[in-house]
Amino acid sequence: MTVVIGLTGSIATGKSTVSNMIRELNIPIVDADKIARAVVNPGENAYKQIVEAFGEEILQTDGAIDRKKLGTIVFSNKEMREKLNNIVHPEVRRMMLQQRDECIQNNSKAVVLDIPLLFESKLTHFVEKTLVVYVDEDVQLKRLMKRDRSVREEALQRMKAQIPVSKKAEMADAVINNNGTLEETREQLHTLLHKWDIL
Ligand SMILES: CC(C)(COP(=O)(O)OP(=O)(O)OC[C@H]1O[C@@H](n2cnc3c(N)ncnc32)[C@H](O)[C@@H]1O)[C@@H](O)C(=O)NCCC(=O)NCCS
Ligand SMILES: Nc1ncnc2c1ncn2[C@@H]1O[C@H](COP(=O)(O)OP(=O)(O)OP(=O)(O)O)[C@@H](O)[C@H]1O
Repeated sequence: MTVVIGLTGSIATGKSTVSNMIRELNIPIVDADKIARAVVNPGENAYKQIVEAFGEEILQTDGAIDRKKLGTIVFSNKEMREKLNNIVHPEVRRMMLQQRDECIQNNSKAVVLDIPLLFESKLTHFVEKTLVVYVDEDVQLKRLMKRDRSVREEALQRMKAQIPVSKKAEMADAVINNNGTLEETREQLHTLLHKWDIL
């Protein structure tokens, strides 16, 4: 039996950091952000719909979607964000389920679905256990601004597009506190995977 785990958090709390640690343990990962990038490549169905909905202004000179430009539009406007979500999410969900089921058919001990919007999009029925990567909000803001080289206002706007990570931690089956060092985070992860009988 494959244990299906939903890994989430909020922007810049450390999901990718933890999912890389999980990958190092040879546990397969289904990465929603990666799928969301692939389905908007030029020529794909979602690409065409995005150009129709947002105009050619959001394209780079090479024809690919200018993610920075599109991000600025959708993170400052809820309606625009919903419009983009409605185009991209159905295909992302379909591909995630397909990849999850392949892992189940291959009798993997576990599979981890890394889904930033697991709670916002009400996808918890895709998984058996939920794991939230938590940091305090001031740490989240600092790491987000540093990683994206963004200003405070822009970073706060992105954080507000999601349920606060403290609320997600309350809803989760397990929480990893990522305020500390990477080693401390890795230790918590290993302890949890042992407890869940995956390691
Ligand atoms: C708006 C876009 C173009 C910005 O691209 P960019 O390369 O700057 O960011 P990236 O895709 O790496 O996302 C970074 C983080 O932003 C957050 N985020 C992304 N999209 C959303 C959204 N629609 N609502 C809330 N948060 C979001 C997530 O925490 C994600 O991990 C892109 O995020 C996008 O296409 N979003 C819609 C699809 C989506 O919901 N993806 C996230 C989960 S599948
Ligand atoms: N324990 C830690 N100590 C210091 N820096 C960290 C730690 N964990 C993560 N970071 C840094 O914080 C930033 C955010 O982490 P990461 O990219 O893993 O978050 P994320 O939740 O995947 O973000 P997103 O929602 O945008 O995909 C990165 O620059 C990462 O290197």
